[in-house]
Amino acid sequence: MSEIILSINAGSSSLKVSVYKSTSPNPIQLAEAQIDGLTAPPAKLKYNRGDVRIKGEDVTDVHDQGSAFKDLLDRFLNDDGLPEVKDKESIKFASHRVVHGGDFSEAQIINKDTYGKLEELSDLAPLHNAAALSLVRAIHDHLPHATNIAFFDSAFHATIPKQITAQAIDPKIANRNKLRKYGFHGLSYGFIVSAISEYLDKPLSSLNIIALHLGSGASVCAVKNGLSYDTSMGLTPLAGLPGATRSGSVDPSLIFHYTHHAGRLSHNAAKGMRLTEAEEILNKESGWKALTGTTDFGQISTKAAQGDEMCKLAFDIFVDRILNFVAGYYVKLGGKVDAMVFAGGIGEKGAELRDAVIAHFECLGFGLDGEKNVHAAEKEDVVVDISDKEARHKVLVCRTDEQLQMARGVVRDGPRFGKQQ
Ligand SMILES: Nc1ncnc2c1ncn2[C@@H]1O[C@H](COP(=O)(O)OP(=O)(O)O)[C@@H](O)[C@H]1O
Ligand SMILES: CC(=O)OP(=O)(O)O
Ligand SMILES: [Mg+2]
Repeated sequence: MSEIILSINAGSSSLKVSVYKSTSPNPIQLAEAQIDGLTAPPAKLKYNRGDVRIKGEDVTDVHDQGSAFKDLLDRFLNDDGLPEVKDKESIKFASHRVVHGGDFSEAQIINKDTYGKLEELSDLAPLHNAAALSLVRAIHDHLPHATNIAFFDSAFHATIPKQITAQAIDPKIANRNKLRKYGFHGLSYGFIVSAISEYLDKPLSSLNIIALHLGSGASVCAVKNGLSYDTSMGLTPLAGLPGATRSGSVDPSLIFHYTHHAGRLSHNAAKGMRLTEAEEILNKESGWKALTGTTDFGQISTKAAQGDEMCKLAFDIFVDRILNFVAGYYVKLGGKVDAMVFAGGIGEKGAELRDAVIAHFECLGFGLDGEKNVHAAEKEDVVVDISDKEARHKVLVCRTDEQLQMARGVVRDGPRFGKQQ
């Protein structure tokens, strides 16, 4: 029996919510809505349902994930062209992207017990988990009939070998406090590996790719035989590449020279969260925002090309850090790389960034078709090939879809979540 799924993705700068009918094996999308720019107001709405397409409309009274969710839910309920969601009772499942899932390696129904465990992990994903849990509470209040299911970004990386997840610190403390690499953007990487395997007509079990999810938060993942082998984020989503408001990896000593109050608890932390000044500075007051004053990487790329000094520096830092990971992963995969894949807001739309990155990898047999690169974002296809046809390795752009990945999970594991057949 087909039921309605609301798939909710609380990113660090956006809220994306899609509505699906739970048809098997592939859920059918009925509508998708997105409010982005939560860190660069005014927030902007995107709404697609059938022929109705709203793009880039300013939304007022939206300042965080909670108010953005209320706005989008009201739009679905009041949309006459969406009779499947005529009242709150019609929504049977709410799937939530929860960035940090700790040791959970598969999706979980959210009950009191799991909610408590996820709350404990909030400190380890300060820009994400608390927001996702606030949406779980909102569903509980507004849609009490719906089953809440948590899908974890970290779960995809459960296959990373020990020598890569382990840290060179006292193992007793590492074990007790669960200090290791977890990795994130896993829903996106899960979507990407299925899409690329289908596109290249190559079984997942032999697929090797280097995937870059570049959004407000950015990471790289080495996929070996279809499974995560390494990724650039770590214990928290702060490690690895810089992002909209994040520094990415820095020398851990740097923070003690930046402020004398690194260990003090921050006053700005969300209710119930323990966040130090150090974490506040490196997660929320750094990255593109600190360097250029904006979190919009599209704007940064344009201004960099026009010669703006700080935008050029931000752009060049991003390219430099990306090179470190991609080059390392190329070696870890023994050079057997089916494709380098760009995804996420910047990966999908940032032609200038792709061009600058790939220019450095010509020495390894990657190359771009300039025209295809510039026009990639105009295509509706899930995967677009932008490689130079003479190049040894492929470069692909993948329109990733974390919401669809969750809806597929609800359909696939339906009986476990109480879904009627
Ligand atoms: N034309 C563009 N070129 C480069 N980056 C862009 C462009 N348009 C949007 N972006 C960037 O995409 C990022 C948002 O990516 P997204 O993956 O949707 O974010 P989130 O992490 O919130 O899920 C923002 O930093 C935005 O600046
Ligand atoms: C994990 C993470 O950083 O996610 P996002 O890019 O959506 O903020
Ligand atoms: Mg995202």
